[in-house]
Amino acid sequence: MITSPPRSSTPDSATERPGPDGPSGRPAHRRAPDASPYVDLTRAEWSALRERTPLPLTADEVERLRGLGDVIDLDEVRDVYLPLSRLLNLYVGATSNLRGTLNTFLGDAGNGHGAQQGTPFVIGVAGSVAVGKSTVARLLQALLARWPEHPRVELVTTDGFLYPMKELQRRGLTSRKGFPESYDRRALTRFVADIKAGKDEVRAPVYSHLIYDIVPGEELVVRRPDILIVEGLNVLQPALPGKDGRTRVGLADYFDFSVYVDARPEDIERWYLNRFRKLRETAFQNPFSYFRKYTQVSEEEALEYAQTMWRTINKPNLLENVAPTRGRATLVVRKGPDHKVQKLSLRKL
Ligand SMILES: Nc1ncnc2c1ncn2[C@@H]1O[C@H](COP(=O)(O)OP(=O)(O)O)[C@@H](O)[C@H]1O
Ligand SMILES: CC(C)(COP(=O)(O)O)[C@@H](O)C(=O)NCCC(=O)O
Repeated sequence: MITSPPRSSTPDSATERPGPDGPSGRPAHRRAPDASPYVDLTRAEWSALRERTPLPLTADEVERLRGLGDVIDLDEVRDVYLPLSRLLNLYVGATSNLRGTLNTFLGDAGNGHGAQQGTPFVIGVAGSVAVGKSTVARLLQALLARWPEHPRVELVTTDGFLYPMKELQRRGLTSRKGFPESYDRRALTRFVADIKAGKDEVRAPVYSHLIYDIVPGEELVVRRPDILIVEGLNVLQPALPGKDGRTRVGLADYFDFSVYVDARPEDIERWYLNRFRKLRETAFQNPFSYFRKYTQVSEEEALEYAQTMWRTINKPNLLENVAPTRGRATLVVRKGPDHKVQKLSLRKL
């Protein structure tokens, strides 16, 4: 049960560059509740919205989907991700009905002009490095696939569209990995456009955290999913203007729904450093790991390096590029210092 009416957030906090407190984080005297495109819900209010949606995952399954350092248990899935799975199921149905209406309107004019049945529903998942986007995306994939209306859910991470290391070197972008310009944005947008257009088979390059580069010759093949989840730092970035100054179609224009995973930069930094410490004891031990050198030095030295990576690459990217896109998301999921979701802002207009 919702115990108090959900609050609206200020309109400008959602459309301007958002401050560190999220869409509702403006001083009270500037609030204009009714005009806001967002409704703010506490975790308890949101959790009540799952209604009778059954919990289809076991604790073991959740454990397997959980990223290193992330804290997600069955309570978190029940309270936060089941209501989201229910909302998305409603969105998929409503979007499909709307497309049917549009096809009827277009009639013959739509034939051969893109009006079609079975267009996949596309969800974007955005947020900082180390905020836990991949766990959110994997959980959504597992939960959404349990609905009989849309069992085929594919997940794609945008790292496959990073330029290979050689190309980053050529462009002078090795210290800008994860910044918008380090991706082949045109290829990424084309990839999602092709899936949305209903192509039978669409291929993407594959990135490996182990070698810190694109894997030569490896490909991800996506075949007509019911739902496509696109997860990555920059998925909500607006399109670059064309050379003629005209607006182009960008990746986010293909999204039917988007989630921004939000947290305080200080918390994310701590999660990033803790994860680096854990990776040093696990994945970095692999002889092929690009980061193996950090297993050969003291933990203090390794963490100094991680701190530099955070301060010079990931934090500036978060502040300059990623966080400003938060106000474009359909849903902002705000995590507290312990990774647990504390509040949610859902776009209502
Ligand atoms: N250097 C690395 N070696 C191995 N795995 C990594 C490395 N860096 C990140 N990962 C893993 O890659 C995934 C994506 O990480 P990241 O892009 O930071 O997004 P997020 O933490 O928001 O999911 C996570 O599961 C993380 O544990
Ligand atoms: C691969 C990434 C650029 C993010 O990928 P994406 O969100 O596009 O899937 C990022 O996780 C990363 O490795 N950044 C480089 C700096 C660092 O290792 O912290």
